[in-house]
Amino acid sequence: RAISENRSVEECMVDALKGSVSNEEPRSLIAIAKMWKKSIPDSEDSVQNEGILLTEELKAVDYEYQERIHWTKLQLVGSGSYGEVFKMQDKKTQFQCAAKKLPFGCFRSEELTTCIGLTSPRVVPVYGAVREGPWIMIFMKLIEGGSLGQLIKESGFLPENKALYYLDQVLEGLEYLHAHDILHGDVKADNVLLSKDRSQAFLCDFGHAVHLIPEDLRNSRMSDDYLPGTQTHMAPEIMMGMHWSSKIDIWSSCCMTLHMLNGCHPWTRDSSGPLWFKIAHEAAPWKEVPVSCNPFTVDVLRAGLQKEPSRRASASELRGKVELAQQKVSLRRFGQEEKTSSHS
Ligand SMILES: CN1C=C[C@@](O)(C#Cc2ccnc(-n3nc(C(N)=O)c4cc(F)ccc43)c2)C1=O
Repeated sequence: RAISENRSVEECMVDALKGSVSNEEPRSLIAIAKMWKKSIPDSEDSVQNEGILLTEELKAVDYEYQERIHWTKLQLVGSGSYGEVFKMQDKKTQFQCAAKKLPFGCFRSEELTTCIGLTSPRVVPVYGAVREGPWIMIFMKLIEGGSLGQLIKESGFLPENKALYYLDQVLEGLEYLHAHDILHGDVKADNVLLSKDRSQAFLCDFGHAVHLIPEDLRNSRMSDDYLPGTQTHMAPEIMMGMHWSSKIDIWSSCCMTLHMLNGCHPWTRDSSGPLWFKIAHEAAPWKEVPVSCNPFTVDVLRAGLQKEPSRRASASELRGKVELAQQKVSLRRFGQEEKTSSHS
C-alpha cells in the first residue's frame, strides 16, 4: 500500500506509530510531532494515548504510557503562558524527570522538532512526548535549581557580575541554536533554568521556536501558527512586521539582562503609550541600564540592543563583549555575596 500510494517513509512510520506509545529513535518523535500538528482535536480525544519515549528510563507498558497508571505527578515546579510543568516519576523505573503539560490544541510541532537531537550543554534535553486525550505531555530532564526568573524574584535583582555570568551562558546556548538554524523566539529569565548550585544555566521552552530555513523565512514574516514571545522582550522588527532572524533572540537576551540588573522587565517603569509603539518607534531602552554598570557592560547592551538587526551583534560577537566585560567587572569566585550597586 505504501509503495502503490507513493507514501513517504515518514508517513508509513507514523501509520505504524499511531495509537500506541513506544520507546523509539528521535526521528519517530519528529514524525509523530508533525502528525499531531496536522490532526485536529476530535471526539476520539478520550481514547488517544500515543507517543514516543526516547529513554529507557521512561518505560511504555503494552504500548501505553498514562498518568497515574505508568507515571505519577510529584509536584508542580512551574506554570505560565506555556502551561504547567511538573516533577514526575516513572512507576516502573522510579526515574524522575520534568513533564510539561499543554492542551493538544496549543501544541506546535516546532516545540519538539527544534529541540530533538540537540546536544548543547546549554539546552534542556527532551526525553519524549505522549498524547493523552486532549493533552500533550512533553518529558525532559529535571533541572533542580528552578528558573532564573525565580532567582531574580527571590533576590530582587542580580549584581552585575552574576548578570554577565548568566548572559554568557545563555549566549553560548544561542550560539549553538543559531548555528543549527534554530531561533528560540522567547528568550527570558523564566525560560532559563539553573542547576542546583545555580552555577549552570540551560535554555528551555521551545514553544515559540522556529526553524530558520532561509527560503521559508524570506517568504514569511510570521508563519500562521507562530506564537509571539514575551512583549517586553520583543525586538522592534517583530513589532513592525518586518523580516526577522536569529537577531531577535539577541535583543531578547539583552532585555533579560536588564531584567536581571533592575529586577523588572524593560519598558515597564514608564506606562505612557502602547508598548508595541514604544518598542517600534522609541530609542532602545538605554536609560534603563543602571548607572553603576561598568562601561564594558554598557557596551554589551549597546551592541545587543541595536534597533537595526543588521547592526545588532550576533551571539558569538556579543559573547566576546560579555567576556571582556566580565574581566573588567570585579568578578570574584562565583557565589560570593556582592556589595549592592546603585540603580538609576
Ligand atoms: C526540551 N523542552 C521540552 C519542552 C520545552 O519546550 C519546555 C519547556 C518549559 C517551559 C517552562 N518551564 C519549564 N521548566 N522545566 C523545568 C525542568 N525541566 O526542571 C522547570 C523547573 C522550574 F522550576 C520551572 C520551570 C521549569 C520547561 C523544552 O524546552
